[in-house]
Amino acid sequence: MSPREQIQLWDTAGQERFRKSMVQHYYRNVHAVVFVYDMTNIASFHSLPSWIEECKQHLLANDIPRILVGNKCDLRSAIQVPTDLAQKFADTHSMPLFETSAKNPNDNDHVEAIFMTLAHKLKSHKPLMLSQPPDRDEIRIKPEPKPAMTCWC
Ligand SMILES: Nc1nc2c(ncn2[C@@H]2O[C@H](COP(=O)(O)OP(=O)(O)OP(=O)(O)O)[C@@H](O)[C@H]2O)c(=O)[nH]1
Repeated sequence: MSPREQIQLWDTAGQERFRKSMVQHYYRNVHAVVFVYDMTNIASFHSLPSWIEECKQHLLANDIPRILVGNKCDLRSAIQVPTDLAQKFADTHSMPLFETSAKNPNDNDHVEAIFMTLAHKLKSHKPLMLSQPPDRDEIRIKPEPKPAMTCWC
């Protein structure tokens, strides 16, 4: 039986006053990124390139799993970001696109399914451990004396 996997999620604050103090913490040892835009707010879609750029600036590897999520698809009459536009953007940046509603679980892709996809991507992804120097107070775990197989996921 495969061991349980644990995913830790960091929701980056949209507000600048929080971002200034928090931003360094967000990018430490990141193994995957979920870019979320508001389907009813074209400005949130247009800000995606700057988020992608920010990830680059913080030296996140280009090949770590990244997915694009359009939220609030339940607000059909207020949609400003058409699916084909978002899909083109996702294709350009080699990301899968999901459209969902955090509010209405019956709408489109379920949030759980999105994170399951991400978990599968992470499992099949090559190791990214120690992309940054370890913290001084980090606990080091001694390896098993005779490992049968190394698993990084
Ligand atoms: N209709 C609808 N409303 C949503 C959905 N997701 C979030 N909301 C609403 O949108 C508002 C903002 O939600 P937040 O979760 O605070 O958004 P946020 O992006 O985390 O905001 P920041 O704190 O600025 O990062 C709230 O009133 C939510 O109830 C959705 O899928 N559908």
